[in-house]
Formats: sequence, structure tokens, C-alpha cells
Amino acid sequence: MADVGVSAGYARRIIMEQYAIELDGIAKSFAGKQVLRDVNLKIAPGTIVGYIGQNGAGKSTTVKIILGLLDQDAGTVSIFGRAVDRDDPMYKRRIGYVPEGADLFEALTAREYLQLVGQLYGLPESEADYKAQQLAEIVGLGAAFDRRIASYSKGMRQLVLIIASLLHDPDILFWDEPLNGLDANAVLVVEEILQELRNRGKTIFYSSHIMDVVQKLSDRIILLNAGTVVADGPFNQLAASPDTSLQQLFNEMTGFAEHGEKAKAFVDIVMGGADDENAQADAESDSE
Ligand SMILES: Nc1ncnc2c1ncn2[C@@H]1O[C@H](COP(=O)(O)OP(=O)(O)OP(=O)(O)O)[C@@H](O)[C@H]1O
Repeated sequence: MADVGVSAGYARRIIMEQYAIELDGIAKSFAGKQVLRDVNLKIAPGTIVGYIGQNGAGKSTTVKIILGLLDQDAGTVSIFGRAVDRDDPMYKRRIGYVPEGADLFEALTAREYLQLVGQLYGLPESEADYKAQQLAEIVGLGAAFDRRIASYSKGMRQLVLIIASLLHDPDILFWDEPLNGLDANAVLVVEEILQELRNRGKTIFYSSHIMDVVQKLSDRIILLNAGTVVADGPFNQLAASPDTSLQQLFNEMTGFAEHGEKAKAFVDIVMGGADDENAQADAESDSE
């Protein structure tokens, strides 16, 4: 029976790790304005979660609270069954983050930047360097690896951020608009990487405004509207019919149906009061 302790410990670990991310009653206000209200989520490991919502819905605020970058006003956050502790190195090592439009150190080369990031995550310099270079070569950054980031295009910078988020082999990834600036081929590679990571048990919390990609990639979609979760589930369970797109669902759930009218009013103003001219022309033809 010598192995009973090991088995019990293992079983306990499995139970503790039942959820990669758990939010319980999260609330947050800024200057009296409530941005998140009673957000409750339980996310199993090995899931791609598409976290969507209109501008200002509270997506980044949620992610910053999970990452320990912001304090919530109420509620608890647990990562693999442990309450968030920003001083706990285990916690940091299990998480990778691609922030939207992050500033990179322009004066550094990709090699120098990624070595630095790797070391911050506790990797030995030589290991960080070797791993970063291999990853860079696969995504087509090999030739530019020793060039300063200042000379990089938007898509190349995005690839550097993606590599930086993965160097330490985290278990949970927070990716905010990860496909920003990538060309069509790079998009395909990154989408495949995402699915491969999920297939190997990683949990991906994916925020994007590109609805067809979220629909295609996500195992579970969470729609936040004005700080409240208004839809949560696999897309095929949320959609009213097989013909419904996530874009339609999004418009419906966020109460937005006037995109056509808004576009027309906008272009009318761009073109110098076309409506006024049309109204005048109509009035003239009526009086004839
Ligand atoms: N540090 C802050 N101080 C004051 N208000 C803030 C702060 N951070 C966010 N907010 C406000 O909280 C609300 C939610 O912002 P958040 O960035 O979480 O939205 P989001 O869903 O990520 O939007 P987007 O899709 O535009 O990135 C917005 O009204 C924003 O102005």
C-alpha cells in the first residue's frame, strides 16, 4: 500500500485542478461606474474560450483582474484551484499573456527581447535563446531575428508577442486580438497553433472582435454585455439555428440592429449633407 499516498495526492491534484480558471462573483467599478457585475465563470483545462463583447463591455478589465494586474471590488479568482497571488511564482509561470497592441522594446532585437522575457520567466538564457530562435524560424522571423524590433512590421511584432507568451510553456494563455496585423498565411499558422495547444491540454482565453474567427476556433463562447455575462456555451448551443452566425447572435444579444442606418447617416455627413439635398430635391419634385 506504499503508493496509496501518491495516488491520493494525485487524485487531490486532479480535483484541485478541475478548473483552470474560476471566477466567483467578480465586480469592479471605476470612479463609481460599474464595469463588471457578478461575473461567474468556471473554465475547464483544454478549452478555447472566445471572450467577446462590445467596446467597453469589460473584457480587458476581467483579464487584468485574473492576471492580478487590477484588484476586483468583490469576488474571488482562482487559477487551478488556488486563489490568485501575484507574488506566487507558480502563478506567473502558468500564465502567458498577449496584450493588445503592447509596446515592445524598439531598441532590442527579437533575440534580445525574447531572451529577456524568457529569463523573467525563469528560463536559463541559453534555453530561452535556443527555444526563441527555433520558434521564430518556424513562423518566418528567422532572418529578422537579430534585427532591431524598431524595423519590424506590425505582423512581425505580433509574432514576437505570441512567442514571448509561450516561451515558458504556460498552461493558460490570455490572447487579446492575437491575429492583429498578421498576413493570411500567418493567421492560418497561429490558428493551428492555438488548436494544437488546446489539443495538448492548454486553456486559451481568447478576446477578439473578429466574429467569424471566434466562431470557428472557440469551444465555448462567453458574451459580456455592459459587465454582465449574457451568453455562455458552445456556439452551436447558443445559435438559434444552423444558419445563425456569431455576428448575428452578437448583434441580437447586444441589442444592436441599426448598423445600416448608422453607416448611411455617416456617409451622408461625409458627402456634405446628402440627406438635406435629397430632401430638397424631393420637395422640388413634389411642387412640380
Ligand atoms: N483604469 C481605468 N480607469 C477608469 N475607467 C476604466 C479603466 N479601465 C477601464 N475603464 C472603463 O471600464 C470599461 C470597460 O473597459 P474594458 O477595457 O474592460 O473594455 P473592453 O471590453 O476590453 O473594451 P475593448 O473591446 O474596447 O477593448 C470602459 O468603460 C472603460 O472606459
